[in-house]
Amino acid sequence: MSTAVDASLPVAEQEDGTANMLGGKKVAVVFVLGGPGSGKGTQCSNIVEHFGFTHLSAGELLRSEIKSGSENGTMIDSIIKEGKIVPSEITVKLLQEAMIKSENNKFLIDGFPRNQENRLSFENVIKIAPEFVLFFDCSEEEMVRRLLGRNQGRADDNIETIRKRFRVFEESSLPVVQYYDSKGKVKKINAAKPIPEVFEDVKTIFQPYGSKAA
Ligand SMILES: Nc1ncnc2c1ncn2[C@@H]1O[C@H](COP(=O)(O)OP(=O)(O)OP(=O)(O)O)[C@@H](O)[C@H]1O
Ligand SMILES: Nc1ccn([C@@H]2O[C@H](COP(=O)(O)O)[C@@H](O)[C@H]2O)c(=O)n1
Ligand SMILES: [Mg+2]
Repeated sequence: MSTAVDASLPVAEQEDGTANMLGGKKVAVVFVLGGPGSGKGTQCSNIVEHFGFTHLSAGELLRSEIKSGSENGTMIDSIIKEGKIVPSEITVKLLQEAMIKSENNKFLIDGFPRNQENRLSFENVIKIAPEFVLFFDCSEEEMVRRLLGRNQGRADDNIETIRKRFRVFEESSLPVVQYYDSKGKVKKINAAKPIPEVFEDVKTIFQPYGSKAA
């Protein structure tokens, strides 16, 4: 694993002024939030391609955990089917393992923190403050249309679970966005536009984080 510190990387500090370090390397973390179907995963793929970040989707890590037959798999599966949020200790451990295993020092953490418990658990265990929170703003009507057309065989892409996910997003995830907004850390994107137009706005935000080679 590379332990080199990339001196050119603009990296946030924690509130006590401590640098964001993980396993001896200086790291930059961007949290990517937005309602179900707002386009987080789609835009993260574009950011990876253009800016060399590693994309860690909390939802994907949980789905892999189910497929791997882990002891928590059955419990995670039923929580996802209910559109609810998996206990933070599980999700944070999966994120921590993935970050440590990676040789990269720039991470997009997609779909996390989903609630205040997620946020506090990440702060206490991983101890890294995000550079900023990228927030994809989109109407429910458009998000429903996208989710029902996604066709990736996801167990939660049915109208009943989609409605539950929207309620959880409003009740538990938006307060996290508001928390980071009060700290001046939210960069809000109009996600209702076509994919290339959304990415034009995303690109402007990521320019300081260098190109793919960084
Ligand atoms: N700007 C856009 N315009 C139209 N369709 C889009 C746009 N962005 C993404 N999509 C499509 O909408 C669907 C959902 O996108 P995506 O999986 O990126 O959303 P997400 O925010 O990651 O959702 P989830 O929270 O459920 O994982 C996909 O089929 C994707 O191709
Ligand atoms: N921090 C998280 C992220 C996700 N989940 C669960 O996974 C589902 C799918 O997440 P996507 O980001 O891929 O849409 C989500 O509805 C939750 O059930 C979680 O618990 N915690
Ligand atoms: Mg996604």
